[in-house]
Amino acid sequence: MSDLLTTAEYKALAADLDLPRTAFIDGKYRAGHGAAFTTFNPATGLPLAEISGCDATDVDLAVSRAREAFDQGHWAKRAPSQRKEVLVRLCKLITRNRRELAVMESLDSGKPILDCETIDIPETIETLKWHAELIDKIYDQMAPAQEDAIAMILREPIGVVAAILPWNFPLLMMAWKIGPALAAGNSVIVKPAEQTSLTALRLAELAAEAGLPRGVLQVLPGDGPTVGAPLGLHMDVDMVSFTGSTETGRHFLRYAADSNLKKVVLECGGKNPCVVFDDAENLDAVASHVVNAAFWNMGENCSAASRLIVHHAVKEPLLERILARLRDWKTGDPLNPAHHLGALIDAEHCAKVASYLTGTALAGGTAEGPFVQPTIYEISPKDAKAIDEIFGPILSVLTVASNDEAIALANDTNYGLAASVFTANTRNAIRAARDIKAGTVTVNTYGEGSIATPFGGYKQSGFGGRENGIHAHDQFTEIKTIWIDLTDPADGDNVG
Ligand SMILES: NC(=O)C1=CN([C@@H]2O[C@H](COP(=O)(O)OP(=O)(O)OC[C@H]3O[C@@H](n4cnc5c(N)ncnc54)[C@H](O)[C@@H]3O)[C@@H](O)[C@H]2O)C=CC1
Ligand code: BAL
Repeated sequence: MSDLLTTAEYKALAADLDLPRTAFIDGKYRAGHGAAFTTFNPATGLPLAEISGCDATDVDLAVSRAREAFDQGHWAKRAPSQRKEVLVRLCKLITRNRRELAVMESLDSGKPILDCETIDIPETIETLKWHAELIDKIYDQMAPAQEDAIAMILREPIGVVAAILPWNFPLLMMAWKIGPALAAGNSVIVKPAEQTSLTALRLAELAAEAGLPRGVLQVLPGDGPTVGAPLGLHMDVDMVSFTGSTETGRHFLRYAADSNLKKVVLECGGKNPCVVFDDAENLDAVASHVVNAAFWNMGENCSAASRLIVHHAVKEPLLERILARLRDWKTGDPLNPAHHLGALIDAEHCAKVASYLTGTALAGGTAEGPFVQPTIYEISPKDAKAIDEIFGPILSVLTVASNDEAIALANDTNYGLAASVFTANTRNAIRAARDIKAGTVTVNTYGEGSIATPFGGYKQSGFGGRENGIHAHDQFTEIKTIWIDLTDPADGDNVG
């Protein structure tokens, strides 16, 4: 985006923000029954707002309002084109308020304003718009059947959906979930991560302004055990869509087993590889992709490529270029649009990331408060840095002697979310893309695909479905078969 402001202008906007402080239930802001909690600015450590937290009472209220809204059909049974209209209006409102949302997101999460302005907010709008535009263009199906029957296969909204959000892309992950869920006609209850409730609350308010009926989108701030668990265990929640750690994802599977067998879709962690073969071309471009893959969003990204698996033939020239490229990636005040890295989310997470800053770094290796320099280590595959999901700006370089060894190492992990392969040889590229066990494999680039491509993980990176694209629509709908007998009663019954 060419119209970025100056740091001083962003700070002036930040000082003027009107921050939401209560839950959004049944079409309006209202205080929750849980303990109030403080949301902090990760960059300064100072309180941003005191938020009235929710508890199981609020979960019960929100679920009953969501169910009522669903059953009344003011949203679920509206023509798809009418749902589209409301969601497109919401996109316009987000666009109108994009700067406020970008600053709020940066303040609450520590993300660089540069990313909020150029990635998070535009992609939030794109996601909501894509699903809005999809919903009046998809068709149900007919199955092959004998001449005297018609077999219809319909998609129906699931009902009441709980969306459990992480703190690393608060607004964008909300859009990944509510976009397809609302477009399909569901009622959605969002539980933002306790570190980052602000933009989710504001988005719910904008959705009401756009014309979304009461109870169709509600937001319950609070922590995992107090709000997430009652949602996961609720007998009248039909589905949970979760993004976060694999450990917490397991809880949601248990909650479902212990309650109503609600559908659970999990998007969890990753320890993603960038694999560079000996025939990779244009090492300047490769270096640029590797830096972006490892350090975008401070590495607080489930698809961050935290393992560079490189053939020894190209290692030295590639590392030289990576280190040179890294000089442009400045760390510091998230509201300074020249900074590519902002602050890590909170003190607990900083301590976890800092505990991996050991040994001799090729770059970085230091942390100052919440600001961790982009760091590179050359290590062995057995080092914890090469195994654990650190979720910070730390890249492990692993050297291999063959392309086969590179693929074996890429797969030597419990995770399987994303991977990138760099090679000039088409056959090698396709073989590698097939052999790597990951939900998304990019060739000669790094990325998560687009809004049109499914995103999710193999192994312990995911469970139950995919986000984005038409596959996200599948996630939030049930399949129904309707079988209609067409035999003429005059010809006798059709039994047997
Ligand atoms: N895949 C991803 O995008 C993310 C991965 N992570 C990973 O998880 C690690 C820990 O971060 P956390 O914030 O603790 O993630 P988390 O997985 O604990 O939190 C994600 C969401 O689950 C909720 N939650 C937590 N415990 C819960 C419980 N017992 N019952 C119900 N809901 C619960 C949280 O309130 C939050 O809304 C990070 O260091 C990173 O490795 C964290 C955030 C996003
Ligand atoms: N990068 C989008 C998904 C996530 O980090 O949770």
